Amino acid sequence: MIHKTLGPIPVPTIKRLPSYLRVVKQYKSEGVKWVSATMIAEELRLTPIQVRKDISCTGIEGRPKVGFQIDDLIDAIIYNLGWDNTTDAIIVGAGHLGQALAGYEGFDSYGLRIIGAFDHNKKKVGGHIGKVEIYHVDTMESFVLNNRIRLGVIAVPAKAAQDIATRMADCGILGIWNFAPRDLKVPDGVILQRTDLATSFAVISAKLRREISVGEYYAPIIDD
Ligand SMILES: NC(=O)c1ccc[n+]([C@@H]2O[C@H](COP(=O)([O-])OP(=O)(O)OC[C@H]3O[C@@H](n4cnc5c(N)ncnc54)[C@H](O)[C@@H]3O)[C@@H](O)[C@H]2O)c1
Repeated sequence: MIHKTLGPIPVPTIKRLPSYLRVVKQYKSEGVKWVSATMIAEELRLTPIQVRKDISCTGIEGRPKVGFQIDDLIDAIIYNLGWDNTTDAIIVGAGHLGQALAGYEGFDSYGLRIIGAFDHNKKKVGGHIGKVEIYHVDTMESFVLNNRIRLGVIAVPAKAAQDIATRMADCGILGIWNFAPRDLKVPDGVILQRTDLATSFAVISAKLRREISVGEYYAPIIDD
């Protein structure tokens, strides 16, 4: 199937697509062949208009009354998320977080495969996180070049993160997923994504406060 994406896809749409995929795969496992925007919207408590708009960004066309052919919709979402092409990645920092990420085999189903971990702690070098070997960080550049790695994950302490990001960019890494709590500078053309669990916690904490407080006023929270 040839996918035609109609234009730029907004980031909020990209963030919703994995939930659509989960719901649609669930329908498929129940033997459903056609799925409508309304069916997805009901599961996720979104509006059908929103879902239809998001799905239209993937380039797939639905049929009036019946919706989308389920396999085509699954393919279109996976294609647009780039999950149809396994991306080999490295991770730098084989500490608590690095080990959790490198050891998580579930990334495979998103097309992400961490094939090497790097650390400067000689006691860790030569060890393994599951199937992933830990190498000395001095060998990162040659590993990246030899294995044509395009994605690097940063899980070192904040003070070491900029140096690692610069080194990653210098040896050809094009996407950096940064977990360190530091705003990093990277050259134009390198995609930088920071993930911070504290941000997610802030949302649940603020919602919880509103849920449990009686008699105090808090401005409402609006989901985007
Ligand atoms: N984004 C999030 O939600 C989130 C959650 C937890 C931790 N973190 C961040 O992730 C990072 C790692 O946290 P952790 O708990 O795993 O720490 P940790 O101390 O357990 O692990 C850090 C690892 O990095 C290695 N390291 C340090 N400097 C290095 C360098 N220059 N080159 C190569 N390796 C180096 C250390 O030897 C260690 O193995 C920290 O920046 C932390 O703030 C982020």
